Amino acid sequence: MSILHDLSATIAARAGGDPDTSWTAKLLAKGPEKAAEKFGEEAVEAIIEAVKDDRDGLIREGADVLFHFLVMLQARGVTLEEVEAELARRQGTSGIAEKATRPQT
Ligand SMILES: N=c1c2ncn([C@@H]3O[C@H](COP(=O)(O)OP(=O)(O)OP(=O)(O)O)[C@@H](O)[C@H]3O)c2ncn1[C@@H]1O[C@H](COP(=O)(O)O)[C@@H](O)[C@H]1O
Repeated sequence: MSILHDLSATIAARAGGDPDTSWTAKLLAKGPEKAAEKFGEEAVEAIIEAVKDDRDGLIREGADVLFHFLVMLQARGVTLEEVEAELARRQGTSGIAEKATRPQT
C-alpha cells in the first residue's frame, strides 16, 4: 500500500472521531464545504512556494495539499481509488489531443 492509501485509510478511520484529539476529525466535523475551503487555502500556499521557487517549502506545502485533498474526498464520499481510476482512464491520451476534442465555447 502506498503512503497515500495509508493516509486515506487513516482519514476514513478518523471520520466521526474526537475533534479534540484529531485534526482530521475536527475538519470533517465542520462539513465538506470547510474541507474544500481548507484544501483551497493549502493549494494557494503551495502556489506561493512554487512561485518563490522555495523547494523545501513546496515539498512541505505539497504534503499539506495532498493531505487536505484526501480529507476533501472523504468529506464528499469520493475514494482515492476512484480518482486513480480516472487517472488510469486518461493514461495514454495526450492532454493536447483531449483538449482538441472538447466542444468549442
Ligand atoms: N498529514 C497530516 C497533516 N498535514 C497537515 N496537517 C494539519 O493540518 C492543519 C492545518 O495546518 P495549518 O498550519 O494551515 O493550520 P491552521 O491552524 O489552520 O493555520 P492557519 O490557517 O490558521 O494559518 C495543522 O493542524 C496540521 O498539523 C495534518 N494533520 C494530519 N495529518 C495526517 O493525518 C493523521 C491523523 O491526524 P489526526 O487526525 O490529527 O489524528 C496524522 O497521523 C498524519 O499522518
